[in-house]
Formats: sequence, structure tokens, C-alpha cells
Amino acid sequence: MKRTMIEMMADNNQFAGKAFLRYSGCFFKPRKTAVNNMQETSSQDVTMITCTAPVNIAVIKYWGKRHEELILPINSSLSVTLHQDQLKTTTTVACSRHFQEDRIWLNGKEEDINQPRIQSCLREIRRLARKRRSDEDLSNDISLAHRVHICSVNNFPTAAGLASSAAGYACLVYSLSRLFGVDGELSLVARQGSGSACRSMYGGFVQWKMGERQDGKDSLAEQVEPESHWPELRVLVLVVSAERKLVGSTSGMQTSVKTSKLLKHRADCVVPGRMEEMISAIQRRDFAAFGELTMKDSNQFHATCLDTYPPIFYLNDISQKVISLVHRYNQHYQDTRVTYTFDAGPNAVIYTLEDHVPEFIQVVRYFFPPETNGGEFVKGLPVGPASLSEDLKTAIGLEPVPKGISYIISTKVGPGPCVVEDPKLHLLNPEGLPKKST
Ligand SMILES: Nc1ncnc2c1ncn2[C@@H]1O[C@H](COP(=O)(O)OP(=O)(O)OP(=O)(O)O)[C@@H](O)[C@H]1O
Ligand SMILES: C[C@@](O)(CCOP(=O)(O)OP(=O)(O)O)CC(=O)O
Repeated sequence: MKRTMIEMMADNNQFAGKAFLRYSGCFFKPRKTAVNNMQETSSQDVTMITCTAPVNIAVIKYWGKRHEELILPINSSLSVTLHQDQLKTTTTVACSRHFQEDRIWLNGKEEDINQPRIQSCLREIRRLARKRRSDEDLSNDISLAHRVHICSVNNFPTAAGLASSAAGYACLVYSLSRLFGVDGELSLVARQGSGSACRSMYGGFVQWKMGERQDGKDSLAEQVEPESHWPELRVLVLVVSAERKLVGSTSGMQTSVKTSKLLKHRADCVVPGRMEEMISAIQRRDFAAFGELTMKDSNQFHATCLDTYPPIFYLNDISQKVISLVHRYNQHYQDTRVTYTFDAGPNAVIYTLEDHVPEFIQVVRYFFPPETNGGEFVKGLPVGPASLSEDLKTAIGLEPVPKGISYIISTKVGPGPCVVEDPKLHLLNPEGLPKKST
């Protein structure tokens, strides 16, 4: 089967231990190229820009909306932005007076551009661009009437509970904002693509303040601390399954809001205090406090899923084994050294400190023996060797589950969206169509 260039790039780039693209945090002027359109044999002006955006994993979970269309949550939430050297979305956006219609390609396949959430992001960015131009009377050579072509790839599984929608919509909004020269509070726009996407607009430790206003103007993301704040913090994504999940976050949380009294109690009485405690734990770099709150909040989120009617099960038996393993590991050391959190899927995200990574990886390898010739078990940041004491194995005392975990992505805290400077890395060709392999 013929594979597109995009698919090949996504494969080659999967979890590479080094950056695939060069980044810059600063403003990048969209590049305008006069190219020859082969089909129409006429000259065509295409302006394009490529950006990348990170995944974020919440330690205080968002679950439940008070307004579906505007995506306004019933509680505030807080997340850690993961490093793009391991997990990222790359998006190229292009516009031209010759494009007939807006179009989007996701992971090599054309998708429906009329999806309401994509439309919300496009509409909001165009509105901001229009406003900026009338406010500042700027003459920009990119007409707002021009249609856009969007091409995006995730270098990790899509819709598998690895926050693809967060990175995806953050990247879409950031790229469009650079194309149209829009500044301002872009997390307000990303939020309207997917709630958790607003947190991917910043690096480091990020809170999404739920806000109070009906128009959602105060429901936005704010950086609590930058990515440099806690350099020892490490993240291990234990991939149990890369399958599409059965119940999506959007519909799952709708049912929870309708049916779970526990969710209402959580939002009204538990999360406000936890947000304050979590921010303080992060500011103090207090891993024990951070870890305990993270585990409790993940457990409460999954309890609200179970309290939903009919119940939603995102965790499976492997997830439950990981939970036991972490508690027994910490118990053995009489210290919270490792913490877990689970989103809407069975994959565990482990936070720990650099010093504990080699031993904990060995523990995972011992209790979930990987396939002997099944490829790399640990991808991403290199992990040093470690040996396991018999005492530790006995203290954990679980029955090993061969191949229970497919692979581990080893990463750390990272920066927010970036512009890719190298034009060779655009995902669209000069005609504004996805690059094809020859
Ligand atoms: N790169 C992208 N660009 C635009 N949209 C994307 C991108 N990646 C994913 N999406 C959108 O997000 C959807 C997946 O979101 P969904 O919430 O089901 O899964 P997830 O984000 O991987 O998991 P979770 O939010 O539970 O962690 C996709 O079907 C697609 O519509
Ligand atoms: C469990 C979560 O990952 C839920 C994420 O939900 P989404 O942001 O994917 O939902 P929508 O706003 O409907 O797009 C928890 C979190 O990231 O805070």
C-alpha cells in the first residue's frame, strides 16, 4: 500500500530521543512563496507555517462541563506539560486566494472540516484577526477571506487516552494564530476545540481556571511554574493499550454530569481545596505532597466514572496492577517516590524524580515482562541500569503479567507550542496539499 510522506514522517519520528524539528519560541513571520501550480499552470501564492504543540497530563482532573458549546468546565484543573522531544503534534497551516475551501488532513487522512470544534477554532481566530486589524489598522497581506489548508500529525496514538485532542487543538490554534498574526489569550480559543487543549498552550505546570462568566472569557489557562521549575521531575507513560477508547471523554463526561452525585460533590467541595494544595506542592517541589494528591485525584475521577450511570470503566486489570505496584513500592520505602494518574483510558502516567527512574523501570520490566524480541521497551529519554533487591520484589509480591505493558515512553516536563523554522519540514507541499511519498 502506498504510504504518504506524512505517515512516514510520523513513523520515523515516533518517540525519537532527539528533537526532530528545530524550535523557536519567538514570533515567526509566515513564509510566502510564489509557486507554480502544475494542474492549473498558473502562478499561485501560498503562505504557510508549521508549529508543534505538547501533550499535557492533568494531576487535578477536568471532568464535566457547565456549557457544552463554549466548553466551560464544572471545576478548575491542573496539568503538567510533557516534553515535545517525545510526544507532540505537528501542524502545517497554509492559505491562498486560490484555495476553494477550508480543508484538513489528520494523520494522513482527510477529515471533515465542518466538525463544530474545528469550526469554532477557525471562527474565533478569524474574529480575533479581524478585530486586531480594525483596532490597529494593520495592513496584513493575508486576507481573511482566503481559505486555509491544515495538515496535522501526532507522533503517538490518537484518541487512546494520551491527550491527542489537547495537543491537536493547541497546535491548530497556535498555528492559525501565527498565520493570521493574532496575539492575545489563545487558551480561550484552544479551549473551544477541546477543554484540556487550553492547558497545552503553555509549558511547565499549568492551571485551567474554571471562571465564572457565562461567556467564558475568564475560563482560561495560566502557567503556574515554567518547565525549568522542577528539573528532576520525570514522566513515564506506561502504554497498556494504544486502541481507540470505547467511551470518548466528551460523551463520558456528559453522562457523568447528568447522573453522578459524586461528581458534583467533587467539583463543589473537593477540587477547590485540592487546586490550592497542588499549586503549593508544586511551588515547594514537595514530591510526597504532589504525588499523594495526584493519586487521590486520579482515583476520585475514576470513582466518578464508576458512579456514572451506566458506569464507565476506563481502567482495566493491568491499570489496577500498576496502582497496586506503585502503592507497594512506596510502602516498601515508607516514602511517596512514585505516583500514578490515569486519564480516560487504561494507560498509566507515572510521575517520579530522576533518581528513582532506573529502579522503577526495572520493577515494571520485572512485573510486566516485555516480549523478548518485541522492539524497544523504553522509548524516549535514556534510562540507566539498575538492579532489583529480593526484598523489593518480595515486598511488591505481585504475579508477573507477561506483555501487560507494551512499552514505556520516558519523558520530562517541557515547553509550550513552538514554531518550526525549517521550511523543509512543512507537511504541505507548495500547492498546499499533503506531501506524498514518491
Ligand atoms: N493533531 C490533531 N489535530 C486536530 N484534531 C486532532 C488532532 N489529534 C486529535 N484530534 C482530535 O481529537 C480527537 C481525539 O480526542 P479524544 O478526546 O477522543 O482522545 P484523546 O485526546 O487522545 O484522549 P483524552 O482526551 O481522553 O486524553 C480526534 O478524533 C480528533 O478529532
Ligand atoms: C480525563 C481528562 O483527560 C479529560 C479530558 O477531556 P477532553 O479535554 O478530551 O474533553 P473535551 O473538552 O470534551 O474535548 C482529564 C483532563 O485532561 O483534565
